[in-house]
This record gives sequence, structure tokens and C-alpha cells, in this order.
Amino acid sequence: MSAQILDGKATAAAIKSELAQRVAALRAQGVLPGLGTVLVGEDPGSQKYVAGKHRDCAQVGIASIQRELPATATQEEIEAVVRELNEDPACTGYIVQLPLPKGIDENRILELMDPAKDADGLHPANLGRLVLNEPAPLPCTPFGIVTLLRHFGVEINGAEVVVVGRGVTIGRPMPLLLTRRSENATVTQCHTGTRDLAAHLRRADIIVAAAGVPHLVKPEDVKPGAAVLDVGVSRDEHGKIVGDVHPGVAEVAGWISPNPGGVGPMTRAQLLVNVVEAAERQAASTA
Ligand SMILES: Nc1nc2c(c(=O)[nH]1)N[C@@H](CN(C=O)c1ccc(C(=O)N[C@@H](CCC(=O)O)C(=O)O)cc1)CN2
Repeated sequence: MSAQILDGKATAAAIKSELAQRVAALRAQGVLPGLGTVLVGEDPGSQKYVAGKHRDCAQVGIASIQRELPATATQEEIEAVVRELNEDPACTGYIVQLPLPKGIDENRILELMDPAKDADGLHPANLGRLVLNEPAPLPCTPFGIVTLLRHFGVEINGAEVVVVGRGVTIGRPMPLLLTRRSENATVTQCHTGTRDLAAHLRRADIIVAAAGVPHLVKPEDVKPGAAVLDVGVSRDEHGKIVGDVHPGVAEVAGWISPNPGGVGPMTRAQLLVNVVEAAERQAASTA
């Protein structure tokens, strides 16, 4: 039997149509949410993701502010753009597209952002608030995964979840979201140093595969009926996406997120949620 599809594209469309109404309400109060993006370099994947973010903004009525720098940009030049967006009143939230080119101190750039405008939830103060269980913008991909699972009624409460990966955008924050009382999952974090990944995967009710290793999760390593989220993005020689999950997993799993069309569109939708919520907070504080 084939797994049910965790359709991120359709779920994101529903989120965006609800957001369009909230943006219209903000505009009626004279508040115009504006998303800024900082893109450094010419990585085709990053260019595509940023373009998608601005397409989404246009759909829901959020203004777009785009800053692009060449791959040769210095730390100081990137920091100058970050300082400018911190001060720009038209920019109510923004992101710095990651990864930044080699040699750039990414953490220093994230630290420089105004945490009140951090639409990615990656500023150290916001990650700290997540650890402390305080309200904060949530990192978009983990937030999108939780929303997707909830939307399709996949049981998270009490589930054994295995997260594969330890990067700052997904692997590190994902267990923080899943172990909140509202989600109540038990999480095992695996990574390239994990000795017997298959043994962990076989016990999981939910697998979040975010290692960037093509077809790392194989059908024989998945518990029948498990929910499997494919976050990995590698490319074949034609530029086509190859995920972390082997296609044969669809015959064993109970739920599977397509890739593309699963977690990617949810990442973008949750970014807009963060932008709208920040604008709503700003509107409330000036009312
Ligand atoms: N500042 C950030 N940088 C990065 C993040 C992030 O959350 N914040 N996450 C990833 C990339 N990412 C977001 O920027 C992202 C990945 C994928 C998609 C997406 O819509 N994918 C489509 C397929 C697009 C394609 O064909 O390549 C899909 O899955 O259907 C959007 C955003 C790293 N950097």
C-alpha cells in the first residue's frame, strides 16, 4: 500500500489565503507588512528560494524589499545591509538567505539583526526564547513540519521522532519544537556521527530527514505506517531534486512528504506567518 501524501503545496496555499485576510486587516489600519531578503552570491537554489518568497509576498499583499550582493561581498558590506534593514521602517521583517559564502561569519550576521525583525527565528535571542519556552518567531522549516503534521492529523503527542541532521535551520531547532508540551514528542537526534542510524530509524513513528544525503532513508529502515518528512535537497546532473528519502519508502510509510511539494512550500508559508505576526505585534504596540 502507498503512503498518504503530506501535501505541503496545498497546505501552504490554505495558510496563505488566511494570511491575505490578516494582511488586508493590517493595511486597513495603515500598517503595511514588508519582507526584506538579503541574498549574497549566485547560488541557483538560493536564488530560486528567495524568488519564491517574494512571489508568496505578492500573493498575500506583503511588500517586498530585496537586497542582493555579489559572492565577493565582504563581511562589512553584508553587515551594512543588515544595519540598513534594521533601520528601514518599510521592512517589518527580514531574512538573510543561508548559507552565506565561505569566509563570512554567519553567526555574527545573525547576531546583528534586530531580533524584533527576525522573520526566520534564527537570531540567538529568538532561539534562546524558544529554549526558554517564551513566545518567539519560530524557525520556518521546523515550524512548517509541525504545521504539516497537524494539518494531516498525524499524531505527534507521545510519538517517537528521529531527526536526522544538526544544521542551524532545521536539525538543531526541530527537537526544541517537537518536545514542547504542546507537541509532547520524544525526539532522538541523529547525525553523521550516529553509529547505527538504521536502528534508530526503525523505532521511529516520525522521521525528519534533513541530512542532505541522497536516499539516506531506505525502505527497510522505516517502520510500517511511520510518517516520513523529506527535507534534504541534493541535485542530480540535470538539476533535479534528489531527497534524503528513497522513493521505495512510499510503499512502507503511512505518510510521506513529497520533495518538491512538501516541506519547501511550508517553509515559505511559515516565513509569511512570522512576518504577519511581527507586523501585528508592531501594530498593537503603536495602537
Ligand atoms: N535564511 C534561511 N535560509 C535557509 C532556510 C531558511 O529557513 N532560512 N532554509 C533552506 C532553504 N529554504 C528557505 O530559504 C527553502 C527551501 C526550499 C524551498 C522550496 O520552496 N522548495 C520547493 C522546490 C524549489 C526547487 O525546485 O528547487 C519545494 O520543495 O517544492 C523554499 C525555501 C536553506 N536556507
